[in-house]
Amino acid sequence: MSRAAVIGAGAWGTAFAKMLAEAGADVTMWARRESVVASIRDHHLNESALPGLKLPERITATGDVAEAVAGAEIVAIAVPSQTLRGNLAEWAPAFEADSTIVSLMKGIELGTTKRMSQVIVETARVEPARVVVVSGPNLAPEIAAEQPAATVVAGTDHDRCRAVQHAIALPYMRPYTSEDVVGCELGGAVKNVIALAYGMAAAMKLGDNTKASLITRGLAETARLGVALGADPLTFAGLAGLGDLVATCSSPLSRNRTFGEQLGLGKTLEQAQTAARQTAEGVKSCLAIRDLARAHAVEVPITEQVERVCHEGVDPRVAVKLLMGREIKPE
Ligand SMILES: NC(=O)c1ccc[n+]([C@@H]2O[C@H](COP(=O)([O-])OP(=O)(O)OC[C@H]3O[C@@H](n4cnc5c(N)ncnc54)[C@H](O)[C@@H]3O)[C@@H](O)[C@H]2O)c1
Ligand SMILES: O=P(O)(O)OC[C@H](O)CO
Repeated sequence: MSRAAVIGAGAWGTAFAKMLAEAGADVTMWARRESVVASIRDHHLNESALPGLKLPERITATGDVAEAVAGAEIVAIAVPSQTLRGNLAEWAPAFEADSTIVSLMKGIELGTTKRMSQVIVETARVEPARVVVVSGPNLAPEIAAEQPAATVVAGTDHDRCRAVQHAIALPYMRPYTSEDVVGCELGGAVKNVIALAYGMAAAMKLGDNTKASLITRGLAETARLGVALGADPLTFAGLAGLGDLVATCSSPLSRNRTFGEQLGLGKTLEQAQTAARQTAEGVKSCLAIRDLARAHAVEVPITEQVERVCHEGVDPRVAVKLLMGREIKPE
């Protein structure tokens, strides 16, 4: 693979571009802000996303999507989940005919309850086989610092998965392939919601039993919903399930966990949003995941309570009481 494009120059887009470049590709990033374009192109820095990180010389940047994707065999997309549809309608016509489109996003679309790969297929009008999902315990600052990690490359076209796997295989990144697109996307989206709950619990000084119970029952509701949507239950025991859930809940680097902490400290949604400078996908996705679960008659009690805290102003302490007061039943 010689040319790749990364659309979105936030923390993950930038760390992913670095991986592609270090694995051998010439990478062009698309950034919204001209100052970010100039900084990446002229100084190989993206201070607003990953301060102090020197990017490889093989990465350049542009504010023109058509220029970014020209000749790119891989087009990786890392914009906020809720803006993807609007963005793609404008961008997709410029994509090379047989390019592989890599979704790096971990969210579910509000209103439609679609997964990101579904939004890509619909909006870019591409065959599902052209879309590959990368998801796993991948906190961008740690990947940028080259701390060893692993991830999952999921798609229905094995050759495309293998190509993406090779395009990011590095001494510090071990990518595994999977055919379970639904499971990987569900794992990535729901863990953000559970991390919000975990952050609230941490801020309320609840102990390790509480946190372990949240992770375990959070994984149970993720798997229940995933299986109802056709996912392989084993995916949730893997990197894109338990792996990402543990990383996101336990890391102070997680924007979702940090956002949850703000809510647990008694901040309102607006106050927490003002404090958060980057995308915390779970805040919006909790609404879509709740709706998706209701449509499939699947119980997602933690997600329901996170949605109430975020969007109905329920006190997190009341949410804990409601969760604990539910009817007792078999595990
Ligand atoms: N940060 C991580 O550690 C990480 C790791 C894995 C996956 N992800 C996922 O990757 C996706 C992107 O996350 P990120 O960390 O790069 O977020 P970020 O907030 O750091 O960056 C988002 C980027 O999208 C751009 N953007 C914002 N609004 C836009 C709009 N309306 N149109 C086009 N571009 C817009 C921003 O300018 C920014 O460059 C999310 O779905 C996230 O869950 C993040
Ligand atoms: O910072 P977060 O909460 O968006 O999580 C980042 C990654 O998804 C962790 O794998």
